[in-house]
Amino acid sequence: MAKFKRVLLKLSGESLMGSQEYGIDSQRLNDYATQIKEIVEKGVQVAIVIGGGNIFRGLSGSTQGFDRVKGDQMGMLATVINSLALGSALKNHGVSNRVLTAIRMEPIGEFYSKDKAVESLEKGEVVILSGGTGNPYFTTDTGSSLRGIEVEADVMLKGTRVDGIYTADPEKDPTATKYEKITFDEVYSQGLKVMDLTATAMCKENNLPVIVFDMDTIGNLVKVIDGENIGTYVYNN
Ligand SMILES: Nc1ncnc2c1ncn2[C@@H]1O[C@H](COP(=O)(O)OP(=O)(O)O)[C@@H](O)[C@H]1O
Ligand SMILES: O=c1ccn([C@@H]2O[C@H](COP(=O)(O)OP(=O)(O)O)[C@@H](O)[C@H]2O)c(=O)[nH]1
Repeated sequence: MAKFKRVLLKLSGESLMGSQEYGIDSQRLNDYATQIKEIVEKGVQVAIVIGGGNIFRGLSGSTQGFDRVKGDQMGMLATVINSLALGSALKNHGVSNRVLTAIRMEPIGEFYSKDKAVESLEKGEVVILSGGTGNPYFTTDTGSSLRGIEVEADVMLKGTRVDGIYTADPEKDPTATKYEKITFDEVYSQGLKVMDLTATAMCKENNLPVIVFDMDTIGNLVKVIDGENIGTYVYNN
């Protein structure tokens, strides 16, 4: 029995590279589609936001001489590319879905509105919300918190390549230990970097709990949906 009725699933663009240096790994894409199909079949309403770091990041673009705003716009377009790839993989797996864009670009996708997103969710369609927030200086984590709050998701599931929030970045500090749960205030006061501060503040202020979990291990998404404690639960105290 699914623990949640409606979820906002954030997928990392970087994870989509799989073992490649750049771009989209078709095996990883199919693994994502299979896992998403499994939770849709359990009756969960699924909204997805996917990052763009496998293709372009605005901030690193600015170190290569791009204007920050242009770089961020390139990053947002990268999230649209990933969204189209995921939508098409889901379709191949028989999962009906709709890609909405935060920036007008019909016919690539329809312009986002809460009403359109909720209408799709209520029909049992997966809705992929692309283009981040549509604004520079934001991230897809913030895009996910914003959309999660707007569509009134029960939880934001941050699927990433680490299996939760640690006392320090586990990719840099092997002695770091994992939290089973932690409050938004603790994430902030301890300066934990797993999600950016804007996204953390939005989730806290609007009471949207977050579960950070390892999405690259097949089977984890359904475990999270079934309420297994495999990641880190972030909540308001
Ligand atoms: N305290 C922490 N606990 C867990 N992960 C952390 C922490 N600090 C930094 N990280 C890093 O955060 C990253 C996860 O964020 P994610 O948003 O998936 O990456 P990106 O969006 O940049 O692709 C991991 O790669 C991990 O190394
Ligand atoms: O609302 C948004 C969301 C994303 N971006 C840009 O898109 C890039 C890719 O998104 P992100 O890095 O968040 O993706 P991820 O790290 O999850 O792969 C970011 O670096 C930003 O340049 C943006 O400008 N506004």
